[in-house]
Amino acid sequence: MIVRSFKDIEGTDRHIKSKSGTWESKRIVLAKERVGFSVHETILYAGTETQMWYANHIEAVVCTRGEAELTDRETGKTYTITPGTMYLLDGHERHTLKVKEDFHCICVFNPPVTGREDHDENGVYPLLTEPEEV
Ligand SMILES: CC(=O)NCC[C@H](N)C(=O)O
Repeated sequence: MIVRSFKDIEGTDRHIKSKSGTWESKRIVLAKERVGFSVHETILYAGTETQMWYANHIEAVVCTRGEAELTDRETGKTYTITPGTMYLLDGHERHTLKVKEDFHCICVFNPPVTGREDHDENGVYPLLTEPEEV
């Protein structure tokens, strides 16, 4: 069993700030835990816009605080995401988050991220894995 708090991982290599400067994320469960998913607490900053495309991952995002406008760039549909609302990228949709108020969310990725990914110019994370233990 693993017990850990988001407070414990602040400032460690589980806590990353994006190159884009639009978000930060604390990864409380990562690929190295070898459970098939990762769990993150992410904050996207008010006034920013982030384009993403998880071509290699499925992501569920549960908003816990703040507000953002989510655009599904496959359909052009927009959604207002506020606390208690979840979006699930079950079709690897290209999407954009335009943040009205600092947007706090819990994200689950399958396959899990290793912690070494950052979005490329298309908003994609590469598919990285942890080396097999010997
Ligand atoms: C909502 C979202 O996908 N934000 C980007 C960061 C991601 N949650 C991560 O922690 O890598």
